[in-house]
Amino acid sequence: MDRFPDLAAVRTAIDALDAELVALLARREQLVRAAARFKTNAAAVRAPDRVEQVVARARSLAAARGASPEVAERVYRAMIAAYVELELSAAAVREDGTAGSSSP
Ligand SMILES: C=C(O[C@@H]1C=C(C(=O)O)C=C[C@H]1O)C(=O)O
Repeated sequence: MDRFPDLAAVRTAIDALDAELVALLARREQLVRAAARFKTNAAAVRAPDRVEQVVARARSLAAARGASPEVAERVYRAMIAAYVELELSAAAVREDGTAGSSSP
């Protein structure tokens, strides 16, 4: 990382990378919304076994890239928690397990 002459240059690179990252988040959100359409209750939305599988994979992929598995895990857990909230509000799913309209 000696290619950066100063902090401003590093931040310019971070901003460029964030644009890519948010584009990927937009694609991931579409997939999460697609998954939500197959779910009829809150337990299926939360899918704790799947969460552990996704987190374990993220840790492993991070390690393979020389990145911190701990950071990857924390980012993934925060991201998935946000997507679960999105699914619960977007899907016709209520916390009590009953199906319902997404409008109040
Ligand atoms: C997208 C799903 O639903 C939720 C969101 C997940 C995710 O963002 O990866 C994983 C499991 C669920 O908590 C799914 O079940 O695959």
